Amino acid sequence: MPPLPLHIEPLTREAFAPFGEVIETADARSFPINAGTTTRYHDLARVELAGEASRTLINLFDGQAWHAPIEIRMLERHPLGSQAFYPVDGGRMLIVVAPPGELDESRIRAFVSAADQGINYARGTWHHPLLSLQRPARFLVVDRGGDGHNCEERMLERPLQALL
Ligand SMILES: NC(=O)N[C@@H](O)C(=O)O
Ligand code: NI
Repeated sequence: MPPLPLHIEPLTREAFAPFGEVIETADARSFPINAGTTTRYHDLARVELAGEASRTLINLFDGQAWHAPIEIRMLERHPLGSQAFYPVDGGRMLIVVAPPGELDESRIRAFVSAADQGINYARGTWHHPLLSLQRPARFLVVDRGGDGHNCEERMLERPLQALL
């Protein structure tokens, strides 16, 4: 069965709100610190931690390059915590998500981030693992460590193809 088309939407805070936050400086709350030598972009996304012995992990991910056509055959979710990705060298991501709860494949949506945008998946948001577009790129990743199983994968009934 051929994959269904998956349209790409512009990544905005409003559009991404059902899935988490967009991490960007545009229109962010900011203020000068360190005697005015630094600007702090404050409280950009919510880190969620649940379960036994949970703690925040700070990681770096080196994503391999993905090129069109990109088929989406599975999604995953982290029931015990959020997961944030921010490009450290201007990499862009294909972001494929569905709202938390029982997976409804009709509610899968896709976005492409800009070189100065990251995202934070809210706890339980369905998403595809990192997809670094067109080139290898490094991402700062903040997510949850601790006891318990924090990654549930689900194969899609109908694969999708991102219309890049
Ligand atoms: N497995 C892992 O650490 N990464 C995934 O959760 C991902 O979303 O890329
Ligand atoms: Ni993940």
